[in-house]
Amino acid sequence: MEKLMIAGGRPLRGTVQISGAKNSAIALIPAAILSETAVTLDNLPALSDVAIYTELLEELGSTVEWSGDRMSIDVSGLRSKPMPNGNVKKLRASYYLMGALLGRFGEATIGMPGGCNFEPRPIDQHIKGFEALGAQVTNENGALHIKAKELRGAKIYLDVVSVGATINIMLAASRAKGVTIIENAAKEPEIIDVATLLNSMGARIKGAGTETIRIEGMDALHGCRHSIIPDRIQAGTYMIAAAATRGDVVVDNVIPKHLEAVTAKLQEMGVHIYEMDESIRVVGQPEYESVDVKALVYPGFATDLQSPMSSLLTQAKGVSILSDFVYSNRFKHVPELTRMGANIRLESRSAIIEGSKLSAAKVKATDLRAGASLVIAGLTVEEGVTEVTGVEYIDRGYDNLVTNLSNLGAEVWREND
Ligand SMILES: CC(=O)N[C@H]1[C@@H](OP(=O)(O)OP(=O)(O)OC[C@H]2O[C@@H](n3ccc(=O)[nH]c3=O)[C@H](O)[C@@H]2O)O[C@H](CO)[C@@H](O)[C@@H]1O
Ligand SMILES: C=C(OP(=O)(O)O)C(=O)O
Repeated sequence: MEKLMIAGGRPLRGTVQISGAKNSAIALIPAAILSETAVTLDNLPALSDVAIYTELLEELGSTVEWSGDRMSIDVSGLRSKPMPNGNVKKLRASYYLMGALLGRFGEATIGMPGGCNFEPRPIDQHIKGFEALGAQVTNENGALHIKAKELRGAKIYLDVVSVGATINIMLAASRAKGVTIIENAAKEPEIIDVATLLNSMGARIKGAGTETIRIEGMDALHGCRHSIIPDRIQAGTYMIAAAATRGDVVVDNVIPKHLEAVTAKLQEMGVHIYEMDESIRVVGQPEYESVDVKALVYPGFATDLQSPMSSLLTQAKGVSILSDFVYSNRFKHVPELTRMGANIRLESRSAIIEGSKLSAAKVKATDLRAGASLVIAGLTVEEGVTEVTGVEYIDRGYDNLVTNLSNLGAEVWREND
């Protein structure tokens, strides 16, 4: 196991290039299962989740070829094979194998997903969707067995707005007979990205990005080439890190519209932001105002940026209240930030953060964004070296983190723990 070492106190300066979005990539790769011919994906991020998904597709009999950040998936040898354990337990998005294999083969046996378990993350809405499409779902020793004689389109109202359930239902429904309508669908940009790929594969999906999605099922889908959207969560993390270190950073290769909630919140704190067509320049300031932040479903402030934002709010004057309305207990980073001198109290689904100077400490990342939050905190510390263990979580979502931060002038390196 490795740990990240951070000698902070240096303002980040320069340009950082943002890679493709993790949460798109790990839905688009399994979406290829629905195709009869090869699918090529461009702009893939070099993340451990992507590497694990590559292995999962190979275990199912596909051949994957890489060229730089391009992946070609030959699905001719693909079959539906039970996957109760192993790689499926290593990431959250293995649940997309359920919808994709169900759509293509009418059957899937997949172990319950892993990923960042900062609190219980049920998948009842995915199951409700599969059942509405005509599948029978049974739990076999911790793995879900999902089987349908024939998938039929249906009207599905999601009880909670769920990114995963929306995409999983879209995947299965794109090969069902007839029309499926998802109501109360999630609107995240990654959902539009998946619908765009599926439509390029010959599906007929309308309304992705709104709360009502209409999917006309097709007998067969075909291969295509698709470029993945930029990772708005990585981009937001670098924006927050630039502000926290009072730096001056151009975050390049982004879709500024996807970052409006974080841009607005940083501006409210007093950070100077300049938006260009495909980049955002963040200029930090000596002092920040405290603000209240509510993590919500898109287009609200992303829950995945809530923990990184906590670290920035320790740098503001006065008391900020940061509440998470998606995951009420996503605060595993807070005890670690407290170890670094942060003044944070937890109340219900909120962190009450009073501005304070942080100091170097040995801290532990227990999930991906908690890790990002600790890295940002470490970057603000003026003396000493902060040690962050649990780097394997950070590697799930940030490619080339050490190189990117070093290019921006940070003193960051990896060591064996
Ligand atoms: C691989 C991926 O894309 N991960 C993202 C995805 O996770 P994921 O898709 O798993 O998250 P969801 O959007 O499904 O979860 C949103 C809320 O709905 C609840 N819920 C969800 C499904 C369900 O069947 N029942 C249920 O109660 C969850 O507990 C949570 O409170 O969206 C989250 C919310 O933006 C992000 O934090 C994750 O980075
Ligand atoms: C929670 C996250 O990922 P996952 O859903 O893949 O665990 C995340 O990206 O912050």
